[in-house]
Amino acid sequence: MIEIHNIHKSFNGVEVLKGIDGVFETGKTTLLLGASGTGKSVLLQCIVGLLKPDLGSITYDGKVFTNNRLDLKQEIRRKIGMLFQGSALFDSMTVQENVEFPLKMLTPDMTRDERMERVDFCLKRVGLEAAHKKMPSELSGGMKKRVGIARAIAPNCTYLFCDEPNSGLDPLTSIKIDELIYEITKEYNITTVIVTHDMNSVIEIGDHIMFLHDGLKVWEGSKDNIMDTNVKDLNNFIFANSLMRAAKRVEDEGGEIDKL
Ligand SMILES: Nc1ncnc2c1ncn2[C@@H]1O[C@H](COP(=O)(O)OP(=O)(O)OP(=O)(O)O)[C@@H](O)[C@H]1O
Repeated sequence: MIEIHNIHKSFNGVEVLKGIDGVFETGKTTLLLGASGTGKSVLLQCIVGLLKPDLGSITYDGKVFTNNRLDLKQEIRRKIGMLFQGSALFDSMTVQENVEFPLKMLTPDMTRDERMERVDFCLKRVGLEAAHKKMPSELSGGMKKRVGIARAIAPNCTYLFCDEPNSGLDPLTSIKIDELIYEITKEYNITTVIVTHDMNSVIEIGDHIMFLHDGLKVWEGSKDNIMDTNVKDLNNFIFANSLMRAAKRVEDEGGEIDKL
Protein backbone atom coordinates (compact mmCIF):
# COMPACT_ATOMS: atom_id res chain seq x y z
CA MET A 1 0.00 0.00 0.00
CA ILE A 2 1.20 3.48 -0.84
CA GLU A 3 -0.01 6.47 1.14
CA ILE A 4 0.45 10.09 0.13
CA HIS A 5 -0.39 13.07 2.24
CA ASN A 6 -0.68 16.76 1.38
CA ILE A 7 1.51 16.65 -1.74
CA HIS A 8 2.34 20.10 -3.10
CA LYS A 9 4.46 20.89 -6.16
CA SER A 10 5.11 24.19 -7.95
CA PHE A 11 7.15 25.10 -11.01
CA ASN A 12 8.39 28.68 -11.34
CA GLY A 13 5.86 29.92 -8.80
CA VAL A 14 2.93 28.11 -10.45
CA GLU A 15 1.31 25.59 -8.14
CA VAL A 16 0.61 22.39 -10.06
CA LEU A 17 -0.27 20.12 -7.11
CA LYS A 18 -2.21 21.82 -4.35
CA GLY A 19 -2.23 19.31 -1.50
CA ILE A 20 -3.18 15.80 -2.57
CA ASP A 21 -3.96 12.92 -0.19
CA GLY A 22 -4.55 9.34 -1.23
CA VAL A 23 -4.19 5.65 -0.52
CA PHE A 24 -3.17 3.19 -3.23
CA GLU A 25 -4.10 -0.29 -2.08
CA THR A 26 -2.16 -3.50 -2.57
CA GLY A 27 -3.47 -5.81 -5.28
CA LYS A 28 -5.54 -3.04 -6.83
CA THR A 29 -5.28 -0.78 -9.85
CA THR A 30 -5.70 2.87 -8.90
CA LEU A 31 -6.27 5.20 -11.82
CA LEU A 32 -5.19 8.84 -11.71
CA LEU A 33 -7.76 10.33 -14.03
CA GLY A 34 -8.12 13.87 -15.30
CA ALA A 35 -7.90 16.22 -18.24
CA SER A 36 -4.59 17.30 -19.78
CA GLY A 37 -2.47 19.50 -17.58
CA THR A 38 -4.21 18.71 -14.27
CA GLY A 39 -1.03 17.34 -12.70
CA LYS A 40 -1.42 13.56 -13.06
CA SER A 41 2.08 12.91 -14.41
CA VAL A 42 3.65 15.34 -11.95
CA LEU A 43 1.94 13.48 -9.09
CA LEU A 44 3.15 10.14 -10.45
CA GLN A 45 6.68 11.49 -10.73
CA CYS A 46 6.53 12.79 -7.17
CA ILE A 47 5.36 9.40 -5.89
CA VAL A 48 8.18 7.47 -7.60
CA GLY A 49 10.81 10.06 -6.63
CA LEU A 50 11.58 11.46 -10.09
CA LEU A 51 10.38 14.83 -8.74
CA LYS A 52 10.70 16.11 -5.20
CA PRO A 53 7.44 17.41 -3.73
CA ASP A 54 7.70 20.86 -2.10
CA LEU A 55 5.60 19.62 0.79
CA GLY A 56 3.92 16.41 1.88
CA SER A 57 4.76 12.82 2.71
CA ILE A 58 4.80 9.51 0.85
CA THR A 59 5.04 6.07 2.47
CA TYR A 60 5.42 2.68 0.85
CA ASP A 61 3.98 -0.09 3.04
CA GLY A 62 4.60 2.08 6.07
CA LYS A 63 8.17 3.00 5.08
CA VAL A 64 8.74 6.73 4.67
CA PHE A 65 9.95 7.61 1.17
CA THR A 66 10.04 11.41 1.25
CA ASN A 67 13.06 13.02 2.89
CA ASN A 68 14.48 9.68 3.87
CA ARG A 69 18.07 8.44 3.70
CA LEU A 70 19.22 7.69 0.17
CA ASP A 71 19.87 3.99 0.89
CA LEU A 72 16.36 3.56 2.34
CA LYS A 73 14.87 5.35 -0.67
CA GLN A 74 16.82 3.07 -2.98
CA GLU A 75 15.54 0.02 -1.17
CA ILE A 76 12.00 1.16 -2.05
CA ARG A 77 12.98 2.18 -5.60
CA ARG A 78 14.22 -1.35 -6.27
CA LYS A 79 10.66 -2.57 -5.79
CA ILE A 80 9.20 -0.08 -8.28
CA GLY A 81 8.42 -1.01 -11.87
CA MET A 82 7.68 1.76 -14.38
CA LEU A 83 5.90 1.61 -17.70
CA PHE A 84 6.66 4.90 -19.42
CA GLN A 85 4.37 6.68 -21.89
CA GLY A 86 6.35 5.93 -25.04
CA SER A 87 7.48 2.54 -23.61
CA ALA A 88 11.03 4.02 -23.42
CA LEU A 89 12.76 0.89 -24.65
CA PHE A 90 16.47 1.10 -25.40
CA ASP A 91 16.53 1.23 -29.21
CA SER A 92 19.98 -0.29 -29.51
CA MET A 93 19.10 -3.35 -27.41
CA THR A 94 17.11 -6.43 -28.37
CA VAL A 95 13.87 -7.22 -26.57
CA GLN A 96 15.71 -9.77 -24.45
CA GLU A 97 18.40 -7.25 -23.48
CA ASN A 98 15.78 -4.63 -22.63
CA VAL A 99 14.03 -6.99 -20.22
CA GLU A 100 17.33 -8.25 -18.81
CA PHE A 101 18.58 -4.70 -18.19
CA PRO A 102 16.87 -4.02 -14.81
CA LEU A 103 17.91 -7.46 -13.59
CA LYS A 104 21.56 -6.61 -14.29
CA MET A 105 21.15 -3.26 -12.53
CA LEU A 106 19.08 -4.32 -9.53
CA THR A 107 19.96 -7.96 -8.88
CA PRO A 108 23.72 -8.30 -9.46
CA ASP A 109 23.77 -11.65 -7.63
CA MET A 110 21.67 -13.33 -10.31
CA THR A 111 23.58 -15.60 -12.68
CA ARG A 112 23.14 -15.20 -16.43
CA ASP A 113 21.10 -18.42 -16.54
CA GLU A 114 18.81 -17.14 -13.79
CA ARG A 115 18.41 -13.84 -15.63
CA MET A 116 17.54 -15.63 -18.87
CA GLU A 117 15.02 -17.80 -17.06
CA ARG A 118 13.35 -14.67 -15.66
CA VAL A 119 13.41 -12.91 -19.06
CA ASP A 120 11.79 -15.99 -20.64
CA PHE A 121 9.16 -16.08 -17.93
CA CYS A 122 8.28 -12.37 -18.22
CA LEU A 123 8.17 -12.35 -22.01
CA LYS A 124 5.96 -15.43 -21.95
CA ARG A 125 3.70 -13.77 -19.39
CA VAL A 126 3.09 -10.80 -21.70
CA GLY A 127 2.57 -13.07 -24.71
CA LEU A 128 5.86 -12.37 -26.47
CA GLU A 129 7.71 -15.66 -26.16
CA ALA A 130 9.08 -15.46 -29.71
CA ALA A 131 10.35 -11.87 -29.66
CA HIS A 132 13.67 -12.20 -27.78
CA LYS A 133 15.92 -11.28 -30.67
CA LYS A 134 13.81 -8.51 -32.17
CA MET A 135 14.86 -4.87 -32.03
CA PRO A 136 12.34 -2.26 -30.74
CA SER A 137 12.12 -0.77 -34.24
CA GLU A 138 10.65 -4.09 -35.44
CA LEU A 139 7.80 -4.02 -32.91
CA SER A 140 4.28 -2.57 -33.08
CA GLY A 141 3.16 -0.04 -30.45
CA GLY A 142 1.27 -2.73 -28.54
CA MET A 143 4.28 -5.08 -28.58
CA LYS A 144 6.50 -2.27 -27.27
CA LYS A 145 4.07 -1.75 -24.37
CA ARG A 146 4.20 -5.48 -23.65
CA VAL A 147 8.00 -5.43 -23.60
CA GLY A 148 7.76 -2.37 -21.32
CA ILE A 149 5.50 -4.33 -18.96
CA ALA A 150 7.83 -7.36 -19.05
CA ARG A 151 10.76 -5.07 -18.22
CA ALA A 152 8.83 -3.41 -15.39
CA ILE A 153 7.86 -6.70 -13.72
CA ALA A 154 11.19 -8.50 -14.37
CA PRO A 155 12.72 -7.60 -10.99
CA ASN A 156 9.57 -8.84 -9.17
CA CYS A 157 8.20 -5.38 -8.59
CA THR A 158 5.92 -4.72 -5.64
CA TYR A 159 4.68 -1.42 -7.07
CA LEU A 160 3.87 -0.77 -10.72
CA PHE A 161 3.44 2.71 -12.20
CA CYS A 162 2.08 3.16 -15.71
CA ASP A 163 2.01 6.56 -17.40
CA GLU A 164 -0.73 6.51 -20.03
CA PRO A 165 -0.24 2.85 -21.02
CA ASN A 166 -2.76 3.22 -23.85
CA SER A 167 -1.31 6.26 -25.55
CA GLY A 168 -0.90 5.69 -29.27
CA LEU A 169 -2.73 2.36 -29.29
CA ASP A 170 -5.88 1.34 -31.14
CA PRO A 171 -8.93 0.57 -28.93
CA LEU A 172 -8.59 -3.22 -29.13
CA THR A 173 -4.88 -3.22 -28.31
CA SER A 174 -5.59 -0.73 -25.50
CA ILE A 175 -8.05 -3.13 -23.93
CA LYS A 176 -5.53 -5.97 -24.18
CA ILE A 177 -2.82 -3.89 -22.49
CA ASP A 178 -5.29 -2.82 -19.79
CA GLU A 179 -6.28 -6.43 -19.20
CA LEU A 180 -2.65 -7.49 -18.99
CA ILE A 181 -1.83 -4.83 -16.40
CA TYR A 182 -4.95 -5.76 -14.44
CA GLU A 183 -4.20 -9.50 -14.49
CA ILE A 184 -0.59 -8.95 -13.45
CA THR A 185 -1.73 -6.70 -10.58
CA LYS A 186 -4.01 -9.43 -9.24
CA GLU A 187 -1.67 -12.35 -9.98
CA TYR A 188 1.34 -10.88 -8.15
CA ASN A 189 -0.59 -8.71 -5.66
CA ILE A 190 1.07 -5.55 -6.94
CA THR A 191 0.11 -1.99 -5.99
CA THR A 192 -0.55 -0.48 -9.40
CA VAL A 193 -0.98 3.21 -10.21
CA ILE A 194 -2.04 4.21 -13.72
CA VAL A 195 -2.16 7.72 -15.17
CA THR A 196 -4.85 7.92 -17.80
CA HIS A 197 -7.54 9.99 -19.44
CA ASP A 198 -9.00 6.94 -21.14
CA MET A 199 -12.60 6.28 -20.05
CA ASN A 200 -12.38 2.74 -21.45
CA SER A 201 -9.66 1.99 -18.91
CA VAL A 202 -11.91 3.33 -16.18
CA ILE A 203 -14.66 0.91 -17.12
CA GLU A 204 -12.32 -2.04 -17.72
CA ILE A 205 -9.86 -1.87 -14.85
CA GLY A 206 -10.76 0.98 -12.47
CA ASP A 207 -10.66 -0.76 -9.07
CA HIS A 208 -10.15 2.67 -7.59
CA ILE A 209 -10.15 6.03 -9.33
CA MET A 210 -8.86 9.41 -8.21
CA PHE A 211 -10.06 12.27 -10.35
CA LEU A 212 -7.72 15.26 -10.43
CA HIS A 213 -8.79 18.71 -11.50
CA ASP A 214 -6.57 21.77 -11.43
CA GLY A 215 -4.04 20.19 -9.06
CA LEU A 216 -6.59 18.87 -6.59
CA LYS A 217 -8.19 15.47 -6.08
CA VAL A 218 -11.83 16.43 -6.43
CA TRP A 219 -13.35 12.93 -6.40
CA GLU A 220 -12.44 9.31 -5.68
CA GLY A 221 -14.39 6.14 -5.98
CA SER A 222 -14.72 3.08 -8.20
CA LYS A 223 -15.86 2.37 -11.74
CA ASP A 224 -19.20 1.34 -10.24
CA ASN A 225 -20.09 4.78 -8.93
CA ILE A 226 -18.17 7.14 -11.23
CA MET A 227 -21.24 7.88 -13.34
CA ASP A 228 -23.42 8.81 -10.38
CA THR A 229 -21.66 11.77 -8.82
CA ASN A 230 -22.57 15.43 -8.46
CA VAL A 231 -19.02 16.61 -9.09
CA LYS A 232 -19.41 18.99 -12.02
CA ASP A 233 -15.82 18.80 -13.27
CA LEU A 234 -15.91 15.01 -13.21
CA ASN A 235 -19.23 14.88 -15.03
CA ASN A 236 -17.95 17.32 -17.66
CA PHE A 237 -14.92 15.10 -18.15
CA ILE A 238 -16.78 11.78 -18.32
CA PHE A 239 -19.70 12.84 -20.44
CA ALA A 240 -17.60 14.63 -23.03
CA ASN A 241 -17.32 11.04 -24.30
CA SER A 242 -20.42 10.05 -26.31
CA LEU A 243 -20.10 6.37 -25.36
CA MET A 244 -20.24 7.34 -21.70
CA ARG A 245 -23.35 9.43 -22.36
CA ALA A 246 -24.93 6.38 -24.01
CA ALA A 247 -23.86 4.15 -21.11
CA LYS A 248 -25.42 6.57 -18.63
CA ARG A 249 -28.68 6.62 -20.59
CA VAL A 250 -28.82 2.81 -20.59
CA GLU A 251 -28.10 2.72 -16.87
CA ASP A 252 -30.74 5.34 -16.09
CA GLU A 253 -33.27 3.28 -18.03
CA GLY A 254 -32.43 0.21 -15.95
CA GLY A 255 -30.44 -1.57 -18.68
CA GLU A 256 -27.11 -3.36 -18.41
CA ILE A 257 -24.07 -1.48 -19.67
CA ASP A 258 -22.34 -4.76 -20.61
CA LYS A 259 -25.09 -5.29 -23.19
CA LEU A 260 -24.60 -1.88 -24.78
N1 LIG B 1 9.30 19.84 -15.26
C1 LIG B 1 8.34 20.76 -15.37
N2 LIG B 1 8.65 22.09 -15.35
C2 LIG B 1 7.69 23.04 -15.44
N3 LIG B 1 6.38 22.77 -15.55
C3 LIG B 1 6.01 21.46 -15.57
C4 LIG B 1 6.97 20.40 -15.48
N4 LIG B 1 6.30 19.22 -15.52
C5 LIG B 1 5.00 19.54 -15.63
N5 LIG B 1 4.82 20.88 -15.66
C6 LIG B 1 3.53 21.58 -15.76
O1 LIG B 1 2.66 21.02 -14.80
C7 LIG B 1 1.33 20.99 -15.29
C8 LIG B 1 0.78 19.57 -15.13
O2 LIG B 1 1.49 18.71 -16.01
P1 LIG B 1 1.23 17.15 -16.06
O3 LIG B 1 2.19 16.59 -17.05
O4 LIG B 1 1.26 16.58 -14.70
O5 LIG B 1 -0.25 17.07 -16.61
P2 LIG B 1 -1.10 15.79 -16.92
O6 LIG B 1 -2.34 15.88 -16.11
O7 LIG B 1 -0.30 14.55 -16.75
O8 LIG B 1 -1.44 16.05 -18.45
P3 LIG B 1 -1.46 15.05 -19.72
O9 LIG B 1 -2.67 14.19 -19.54
O10 LIG B 1 -1.59 15.97 -20.88
O11 LIG B 1 -0.18 14.26 -19.72
C9 LIG B 1 1.38 21.46 -16.73
O12 LIG B 1 0.98 22.80 -16.76
C10 LIG B 1 2.85 21.34 -17.09
O13 LIG B 1 3.22 22.30 -18.03
